[in-house]
Amino acid sequence: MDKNQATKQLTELREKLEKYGYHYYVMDTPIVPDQEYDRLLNELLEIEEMFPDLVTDDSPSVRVGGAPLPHFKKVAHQIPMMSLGNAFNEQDLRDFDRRVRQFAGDTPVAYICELKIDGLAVSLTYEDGKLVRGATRGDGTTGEDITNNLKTVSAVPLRLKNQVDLEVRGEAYMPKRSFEALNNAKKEAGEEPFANPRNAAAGSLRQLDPKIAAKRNLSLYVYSIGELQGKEIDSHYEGLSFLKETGFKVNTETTRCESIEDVIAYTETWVEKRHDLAYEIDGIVIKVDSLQLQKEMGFTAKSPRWATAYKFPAEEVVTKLLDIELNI
Ligand SMILES: CC(C)(CNC(=O)c1ccc(Oc2ccccc2)cc1)c1ccc2c(N)nc(N)nc2n1
Repeated sequence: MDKNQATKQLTELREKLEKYGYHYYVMDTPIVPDQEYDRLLNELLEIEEMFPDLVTDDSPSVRVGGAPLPHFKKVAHQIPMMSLGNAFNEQDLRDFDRRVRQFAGDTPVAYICELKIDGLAVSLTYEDGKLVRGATRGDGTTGEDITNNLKTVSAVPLRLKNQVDLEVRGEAYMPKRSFEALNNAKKEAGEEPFANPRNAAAGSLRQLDPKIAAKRNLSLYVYSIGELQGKEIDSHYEGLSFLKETGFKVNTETTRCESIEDVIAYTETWVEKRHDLAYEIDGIVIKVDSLQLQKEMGFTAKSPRWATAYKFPAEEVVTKLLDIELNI
């Protein structure tokens, strides 16, 4: 194979792998068997090995991870990654609703309810639709550059469908199945297992060697636009729809609620239903949908006044002990 044939073959392989990867990892609906994806990826890796100067930094081959870093660079978030105030019961939710309506006056109020994924908050920056930086939240103002690790997360698009400049926030997480498999492997190897999927995801993304993150089967849901050039968005829900159209994984359980009654009903549904999910959640995030009202409500020192996190009550310790003793 000469260089021209290699270039042509690589372009074809990249397009196929990007399309198959999107359906498998972002839409959770594979359109080819895993073996076919792996065969194409191996073909791409072989050609890139023969023609190293044809490798691009948005090639699917970055999914397997490159060389380890000596350390992580610190990065400043242009827009701070804020934290959320908490609500622990129905009364807290009603108090939140009352505060929102005091600000809203006659403006109708709608909320967006989102599952609060128990993972690691990250920021992704795209220039001209290409992923240029991935970072941890850190203290909200300064995080760590983990771009190479996040590029191994298959739900993270390396190139967007449209050439926008965009910074987006989301939660990187480890699915429950992957967590169990990883901990079994760790126990087999006599290593300390992770306490929970959140620690496993954080531990994986803070490895200097991206080949480790690449093996951890991490995923990611986006939940907020930080910076967006060249598009007007009026509501949070519209922002999430835009992110979905642009190629990001947006949680399908996200729901618009017209009243706090509906929000309370949604939280009650998920107290139990969360055990059926493929990933862990530690609550429900409730946000005012109107960006105008968000702007009017503004922020406290570290959290928006227009959002809150309803935290699930701690699970019965008895159940936990039974699990351990009877190894249910
Ligand atoms: C709401 C927000 C706090 C994100 N929003 C921001 O971080 C944010 C930051 C600056 C903003 O505006 C500013 C711009 C410039 C200066 C100061 C503020 C607006 C939103 C948040 C935090 C954690 C979340 C989580 N774990 N799960 C889900 N599902 N949603 C979440 N949403």
